[in-house]
Amino acid sequence: MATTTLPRPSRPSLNPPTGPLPSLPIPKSRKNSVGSINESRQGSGVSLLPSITSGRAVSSSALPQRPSKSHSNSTSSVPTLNGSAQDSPATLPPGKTLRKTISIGAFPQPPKHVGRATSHPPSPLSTSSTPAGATLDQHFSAGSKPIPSRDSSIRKKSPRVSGRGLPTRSPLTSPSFLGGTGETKSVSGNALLSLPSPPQSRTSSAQDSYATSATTFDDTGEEERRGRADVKSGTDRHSTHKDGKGNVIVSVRVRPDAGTNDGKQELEWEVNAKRSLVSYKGREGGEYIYDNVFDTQDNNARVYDAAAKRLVRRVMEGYHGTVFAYGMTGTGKTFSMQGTATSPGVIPLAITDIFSFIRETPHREFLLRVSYLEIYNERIHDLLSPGATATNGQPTPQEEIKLREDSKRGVYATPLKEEIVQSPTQLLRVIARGDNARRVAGTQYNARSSRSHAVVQIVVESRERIPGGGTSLQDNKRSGMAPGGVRVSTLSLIDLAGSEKAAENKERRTEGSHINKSLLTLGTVIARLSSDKEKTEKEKAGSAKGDKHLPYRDSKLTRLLQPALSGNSLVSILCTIQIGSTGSIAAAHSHTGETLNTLKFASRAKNNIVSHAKKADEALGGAADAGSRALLDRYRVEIQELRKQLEEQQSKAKESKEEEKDEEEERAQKLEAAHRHEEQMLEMQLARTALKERIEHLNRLILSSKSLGVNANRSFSSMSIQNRSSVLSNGDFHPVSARSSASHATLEVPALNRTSSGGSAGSFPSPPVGTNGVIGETGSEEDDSLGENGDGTASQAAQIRALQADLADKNRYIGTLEKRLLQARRSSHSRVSMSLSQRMIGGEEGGVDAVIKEKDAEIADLRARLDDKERMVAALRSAARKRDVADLGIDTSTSHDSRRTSHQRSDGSNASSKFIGSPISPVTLLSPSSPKSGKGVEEMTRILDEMISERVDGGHSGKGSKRNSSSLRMAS
Ligand SMILES: Nc1ncnc2c1ncn2[C@@H]1O[C@H](COP(=O)(O)OP(=O)(O)OP(=O)(O)O)[C@@H](O)[C@H]1O
Repeated sequence: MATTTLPRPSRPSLNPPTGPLPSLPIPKSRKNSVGSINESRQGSGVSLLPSITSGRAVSSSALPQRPSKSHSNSTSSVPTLNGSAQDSPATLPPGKTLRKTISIGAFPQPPKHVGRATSHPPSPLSTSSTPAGATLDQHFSAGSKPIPSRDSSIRKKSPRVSGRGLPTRSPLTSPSFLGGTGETKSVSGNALLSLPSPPQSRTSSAQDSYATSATTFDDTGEEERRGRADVKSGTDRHSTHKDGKGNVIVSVRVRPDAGTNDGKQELEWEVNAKRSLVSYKGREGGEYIYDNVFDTQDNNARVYDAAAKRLVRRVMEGYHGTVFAYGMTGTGKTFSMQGTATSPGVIPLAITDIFSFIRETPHREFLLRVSYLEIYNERIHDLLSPGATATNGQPTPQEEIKLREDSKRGVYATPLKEEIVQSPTQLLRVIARGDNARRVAGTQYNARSSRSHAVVQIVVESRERIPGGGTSLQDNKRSGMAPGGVRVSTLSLIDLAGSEKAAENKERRTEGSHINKSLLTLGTVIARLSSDKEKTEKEKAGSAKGDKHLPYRDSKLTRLLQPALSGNSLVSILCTIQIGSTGSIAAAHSHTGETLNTLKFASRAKNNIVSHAKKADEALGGAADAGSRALLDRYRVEIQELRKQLEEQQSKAKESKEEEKDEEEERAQKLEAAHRHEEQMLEMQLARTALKERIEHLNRLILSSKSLGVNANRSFSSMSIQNRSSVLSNGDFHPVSARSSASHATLEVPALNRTSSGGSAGSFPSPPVGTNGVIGETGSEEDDSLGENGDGTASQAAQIRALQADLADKNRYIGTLEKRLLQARRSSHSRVSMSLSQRMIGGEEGGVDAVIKEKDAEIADLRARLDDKERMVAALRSAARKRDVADLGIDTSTSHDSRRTSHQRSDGSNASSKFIGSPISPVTLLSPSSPKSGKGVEEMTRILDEMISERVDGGHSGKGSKRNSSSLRMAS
């Protein structure tokens, strides 16, 4: 039915192609799946040495290494990836192959035979091999618009004018790149972007990116640059541009041919790049007008600028975009997508523009992820995962990658490796790695034929940058701005495998079968899109799903392209053709048929694909969503969490440090307190000892003073006579100054004869003391002690001597005390200085003086006490003296009795021990004889006792002090 509307082919399309096959292009150096390209190379006689000056130099990485010479303004260097394969092919690692540079004019002639395998799936481009035996045109006829025949008026039949043939999208229904609204703005020329590309965007590229003026968007200078001023057909041209630069761009690129031998073929075709027109004058011919037509003179940069640049920039703004190259094998799809070192293709130029855009958009931040897959024999392979890299020419097995679909992501492959990239070089390297892993083989049409569909997918995440660069929640609060959501868009760059005739090689045949089948499905889907469109409109009322009949699932390729084809994406299709007829007429015929089919495919795509692509929403709160794909958001949340953790750790560390410091201080304080306590204890001990000694001494003094004088009965104290050796032959006793057996060993009792010997107090030798503590026998003392009276009664002179001796004794005792005090002070000083130095270290300045003063006060106090005692002793002494003077006329008989009593006592075996055990109270001894003088002594003794007890009770509460106190009381 609709076939009648189709342009009639010049020859029956059912006939197998008999003309020459397309010229065999130069061998590619990519990895061969099976078929060795060496044969092809040998056959083609291609030089292995690359030539920079001529047409093609595609390394295995297919990435440029130097600026294209064809770019008039190319200035910056092109990054070298994976080494300079061209410059040093000999240094290539084993297993790597090299894409050679060869003059296009030197392309080898294609083989004379054509495909013969009848079982081979039909080439979707072939008009003679549809599965049902019908032509593709017939197959598509139901849905496709008729392509105007050459005989009909193009202007009339062109869908742009008449709505049939090659229709142009209605400006009102087709969203455009302008704003994603579906409207094509009436902007003259090519200035269709509402957001114009910044001038020289390419030259401002980041380091290692391409910088070619050829890709710099310049709407006004476009025509001049091309040198093709559109004069006569300018209206058509402009109308084409206005209508064509929508969300779907279809371009046709004509590959230069090596030879133009067939004059007839040349005449049959007309390629008018200026008018974006391809015209075939033969049978089934017609004029085909597209958004862009690139002739053999146009280079890759020109192709990119016109066909992909706007789309790439729109992707950066938040739209999904898909660029794919479609065409017969060997017509230049890979050449257009990857390019060469001297002429980078769509992929490297897009990468350059992506990074230029990022740099030119400071108010947003971006994150880029890239994946690279191939569909080979209807299986998906990850070209970036390590397993994809062939080791011995064969790829290692991978986990099966499946296609899934969800409402947010659309159709996606999983598990698929995604790499985050930060620079153009990094991104180019990743893609070069994928290129190396892609399956390539030599065929009869292309020495390096891609045996798979390759899909590079670049996911662009972007988000409004927060002023001030802060990323924390606090920063956001401070700036008063909520952090923007993350926008995720995807750029898919697809190099399809070329449709081909059946090959002789079985493996090539299998590959070709899968390739053709998937391309056929693609053609079917696109052909049905128009009917779907109409149907959708019809079914709108019934809300039936319009696209359910579309066979997207018939191949992995269409399934993967589903979001783009169903309108969610901006689309740019680059169809490559070769119209030259190098070789036989059969080959030319074959070319023509394939070329016409490609042109028809392009027309249908242009006509049928409706894109209602919208800018992706900025997903807010995606970070909290576990399924969120926006890494940018996830990273932001992670950064916030890490910062929080860091802050917590820092504050914890600070707290523990402070605690440690506090503990240290506490420990130091405790230590100091312990030192102080110890010091105080020592001081108290010393003071106690001193007091104790003092008490003992005073006790002795008291006793001694009694012993020196006579008792109330004018008798000598038993103390004086305890030593039997001092008993005189006549039974009398010498008055002897003695001391208590309890007295301290350091207290020495001065000898009574010291005055006579003229020794000074303090330097007197100690009297001989027996082991029992009693005074030893001394002959001279005995003599002296007999006294002047010779009756055992002490004369006054003797008493004075005794008192003097006692005084000397006391002086010595004082000296001893002073020595002790000095020692105590020294040791105390050393402790104090230790404590002081610690305090000084501890920063307690000003404490030293206080401590010294304190200690001085203590010493002064002790001295004062000593003075008190001395005064008391002196008072006691004078009182004793007075008493003695008063007692001069005492009755001797009493003395005798008393003496006897004393004698009896001392004579007794226990006398001495009794005395020692219970000393006679001085009060008892003194009081009866002279009430007056006794009263004075008594008074003194009492005062003394009180003072001592006061000191003892007030100063000390220890056991020792109690003991001293009790002994004192006993003495009292
Ligand atoms: N525009 C062009 N200018 C110069 N050489 C070109 C051009 N287009 C293609 N070629 C050359 O033609 C040969 C085949 O090109 P290419 O490999 O890109 O074809 P293809 O369409 O990818 O083929 P296949 O589908 O088999 O992979 C290559 O040597 C390439 O250099």
